[in-house]
Amino acid sequence: MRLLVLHGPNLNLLGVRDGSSGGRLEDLDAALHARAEELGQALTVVQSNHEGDLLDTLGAELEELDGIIINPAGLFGSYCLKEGLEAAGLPAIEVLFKPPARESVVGEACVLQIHGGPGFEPYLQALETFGSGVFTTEKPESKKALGKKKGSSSKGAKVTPITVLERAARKEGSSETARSLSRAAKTAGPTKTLGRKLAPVEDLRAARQAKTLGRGGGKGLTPAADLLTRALVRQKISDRLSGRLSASELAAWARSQYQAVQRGAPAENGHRELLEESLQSLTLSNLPATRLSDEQLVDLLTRLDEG
Ligand SMILES: O=C1C[C@@](O)(C(=O)O)C[C@@H](O)[C@@H]1O
Repeated sequence: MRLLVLHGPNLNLLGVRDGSSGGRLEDLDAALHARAEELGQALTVVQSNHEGDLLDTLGAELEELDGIIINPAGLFGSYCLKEGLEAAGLPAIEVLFKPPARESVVGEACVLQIHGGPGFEPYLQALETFGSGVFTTEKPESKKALGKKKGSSSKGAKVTPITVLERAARKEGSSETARSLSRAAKTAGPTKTLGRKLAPVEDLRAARQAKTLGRGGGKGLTPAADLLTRALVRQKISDRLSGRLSASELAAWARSQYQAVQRGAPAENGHRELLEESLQSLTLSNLPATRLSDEQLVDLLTRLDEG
């Protein structure tokens, strides 16, 4: 898997300016390369203080990529970056050390947002999320390149390519990812969110995920079969109501999904909370005290449809 990491403006001052993020940019890049190596990912890392350079780099690297990790920094409100990411048609994860003061526009083009957490965790969680295989990319025959061709100069940009070999086990509860991954993380540390704000990650995504990763018309992208969505939960409930699943099978499925989400598995953007609650109810739905009647299952179906 080949990933592009884009560091936005002023991140060259990481650790110099505030000293609170666990190190400087070179330390972050070293940590990224090390984790990528463990995960078997090839990484290209670019920092630029120029919006156009970030876009040109994206366009130049596009042909080779399977995914993008971007910290837009002060450019989180950039519609240009948002459109560039959408045009890329690749899964992108937005990482920020701290949740932005306002909604991130760039995050709207991302399948996941990971905001906050100690040290470099947002970035490392993003690598691990890609490494989990949750995003499956099928390369189209040819992809429209944006901006300059690879190899052309990129003013103000620094490029560091590396290649790696192997995957590492995902570290549990380590960071604060955007919304999705997050509620559990609130007690244990960082928060993960799918979608926007996450602590990050989620909402827009819901709509996006179904199409998903659907940016750019879903070019060559296949949502992972195990991505937790409202549609998936609805399907399972329908299977239960029609007798294709037993009560205990539904409860067991819900339990495994709930545990996965608590460990940080991505969920449909903007609906993490509803999904977690639904899974909790379903997990308990075959116990005498908390059994869900068919009518209550239908109510849940409706909530998931409306939510
Ligand atoms: O440089 C940074 C760090 C930052 O990008 C973050 O990751 O939290 C947020 C930006 O607003 C700020 O300019």
